[in-house]
Amino acid sequence: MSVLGVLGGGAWGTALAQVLASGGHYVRLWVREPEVIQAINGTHENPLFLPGRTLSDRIEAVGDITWVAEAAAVLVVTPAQHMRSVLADLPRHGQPLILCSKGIEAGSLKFLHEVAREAVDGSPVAVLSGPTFAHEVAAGLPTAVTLAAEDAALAHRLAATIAQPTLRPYVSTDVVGAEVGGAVKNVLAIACGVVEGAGLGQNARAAVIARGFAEMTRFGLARGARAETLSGLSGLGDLVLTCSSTSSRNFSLGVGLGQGRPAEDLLADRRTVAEGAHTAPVLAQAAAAAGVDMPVTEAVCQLLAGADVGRVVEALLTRPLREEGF
Ligand SMILES: NC(=O)C1=CN([C@@H]2O[C@H](COP(=O)(O)OP(=O)(O)OC[C@H]3O[C@@H](n4cnc5c(N)ncnc54)[C@H](O)[C@@H]3O)[C@@H](O)[C@H]2O)C=CC1
Ligand SMILES: O=C(CO)COP(=O)(O)O
Repeated sequence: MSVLGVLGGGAWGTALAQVLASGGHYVRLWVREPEVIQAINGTHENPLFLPGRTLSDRIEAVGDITWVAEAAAVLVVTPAQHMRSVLADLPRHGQPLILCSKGIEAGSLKFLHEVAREAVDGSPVAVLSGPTFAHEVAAGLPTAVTLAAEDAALAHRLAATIAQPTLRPYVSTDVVGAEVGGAVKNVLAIACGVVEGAGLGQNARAAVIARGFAEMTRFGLARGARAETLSGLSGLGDLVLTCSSTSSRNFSLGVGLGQGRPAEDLLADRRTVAEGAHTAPVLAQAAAAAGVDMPVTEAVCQLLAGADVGRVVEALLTRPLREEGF
């Protein structure tokens, strides 16, 4: 068993630490919040981000990022917009990085594997993504993910390292595809939440999932992703999960928007991250730059900016008719 590093003690970093530690690995978990470090090391719990779960004593929370640098591999689980600044402090040992966050960097419009390569020169980079509610993974419920690295041998090696009886990685070399799915589905989950919050019905939700998948595919193909990745765990799989459950922070945010509550109220004071709110405007810019039409994403941007739900839905439904397909 190895010593593995995890950067980020939110729900997902803690859940990954837990499933890896339950398989026998020793995990050094870098955590920003001193009270969370104290709780994990003192009482084996993370009441702020993953309440109700007793954690393995093979997890050690640390506040000094240099302590995770010499791990056999480092899982990076920060919010997408903070990944670059956190990685800037990670000493370079050539250790493989497994990116587990979902988003696109604002400003640069870069995918997170591009951000990580720039921030940690010389470290091989992989992406782990898929339908993975943190509380279910931490509870040891069966979960399958995509693990993508351009170097197939590295992807297989990392998959063998992280695989557990309840965590089954499927290997891929399509890093862009794995990233596109995770980033785009968060925005579409907000849209599905809006449908729920505004009481638009289950037909409408299915339409948003299907047409949302079409726009995920259009964008992904334009950026070099492979179709089979987009229709796999990290794309369609995660889209279906996140678009159908209030366990999703993005879906829940959408429910509030659909009920007519302003985005700033819904986002104020929350300690947890709804990545889709950050990704939506960035994705819209990236889509425009790639010449890709993403009407559901545009609608989410308008709703986050305070547009009236009824008007946005009407505008979506009355666009010129078109053929079905991507
Ligand atoms: N929660 C889940 O079920 C899953 C989450 N993810 C992704 O994992 C990433 C992390 O999400 P969660 O662990 O759920 O976070 P969370 O919402 O549970 O916690 C917030 C996290 O943000 C960190 N944070 C806040 N301000 C920061 C700053 N200035 N610099 C660095 N870190 C800061 C906190 O320390 C904490 O780790 C996101 O990209 C999310 O989309 C992916 C799969 C599942
Ligand atoms: O990415 C996730 C599940 O795969 C978690 O979704 P939320 O961030 O919307 O809670």
